[in-house]
Amino acid sequence: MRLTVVGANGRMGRTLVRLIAEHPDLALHAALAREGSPALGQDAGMLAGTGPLGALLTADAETALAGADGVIDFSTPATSRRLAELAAARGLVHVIGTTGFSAADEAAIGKAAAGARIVKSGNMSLGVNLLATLVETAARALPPGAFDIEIVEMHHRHKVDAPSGTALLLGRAAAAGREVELEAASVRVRDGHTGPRPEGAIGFATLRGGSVVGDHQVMLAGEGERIELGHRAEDRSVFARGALTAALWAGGKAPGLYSMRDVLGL
Ligand SMILES: NC(=O)C1=CN([C@@H]2O[C@H](COP(=O)(O)OP(=O)(O)OC[C@H]3O[C@@H](n4cnc5c(N)ncnc54)[C@H](OP(=O)(O)O)[C@@H]3O)[C@@H](O)[C@H]2O)C=CC1
Ligand SMILES: O=C(O)C1=N[C@H](C(=O)O)C[C@H](O)C1
Repeated sequence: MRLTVVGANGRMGRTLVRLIAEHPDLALHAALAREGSPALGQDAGMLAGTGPLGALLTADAETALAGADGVIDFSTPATSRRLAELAAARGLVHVIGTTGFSAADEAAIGKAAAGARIVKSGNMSLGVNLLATLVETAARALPPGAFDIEIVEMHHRHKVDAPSGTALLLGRAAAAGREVELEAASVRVRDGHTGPRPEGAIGFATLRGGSVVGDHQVMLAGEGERIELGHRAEDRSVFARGALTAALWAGGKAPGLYSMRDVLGL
């Protein structure tokens, strides 16, 4: 399968280029970077530390997609939204790991899934997607009046969106377990005299600092006891491996919008 990597000079992009180069069933087709990026023209393999792979970073999306089977995209919301439209026009696989989408972006990507085979998830790791099923089960079993759900995440100092895509994915799993809409139940910020905690709220807290790859903890806090379910990513390759598994899986699917839980059968 020939894959174009979007944001090939980014933290995830470089990890993906390295893992594609090592994969027996995958080839790096092209490497896309931002217009004006100082990395344009450089070999993606050299940036990823594999040695030259013959894919020079380009900002020309049309050329980078021509002849590709799929696109692996950990970039920015605006970039992923545009790429989804281009992938739809070509019937490509589009694996979207980008986070921080607006409701309008989500709607545009949903529309693009009429033509593209899109796998989109705030977290591509096996561990987090299994955690989501555990959170859903726990939230279903524990009454909202007796157990409060709080989600805490910590990431590196460069992360630009909050709460993280994973925190929102876990919040959605908790909301599904309780059969409520996350948007109606979530408390994303607390500051000043907030008053007591609303019953049934799903709370979020965000920490940023240093080089933390991605820590998530879901607390179910009751009277006199607390259940804590969590995940720590120690290396970005857990996300990259999941994304490549998703690309291969989606190659055999009809156009549509799929999640990592679909890919993993969870
Ligand atoms: N779902 C998951 O499992 C995971 C999701 N993520 C998400 O992936 C995204 C990227 O994360 P990360 O790699 O750490 O971030 P980086 O900032 O390191 O990488 C993003 C890359 O995208 C590039 N880019 C920006 N605009 C364009 C464009 N128009 N065309 C092509 N490339 C572009 C950036 O270039 P430049 O630097 O020149 O601006 C940069 O190289 C984030 O949204 C993050 O939350 C991250 C890890 C796991
Ligand atoms: O920006 C990151 O680094 C990460 N982003 C994703 C998120 O927003 O949850 C996944 C992972 O935690 C790393």
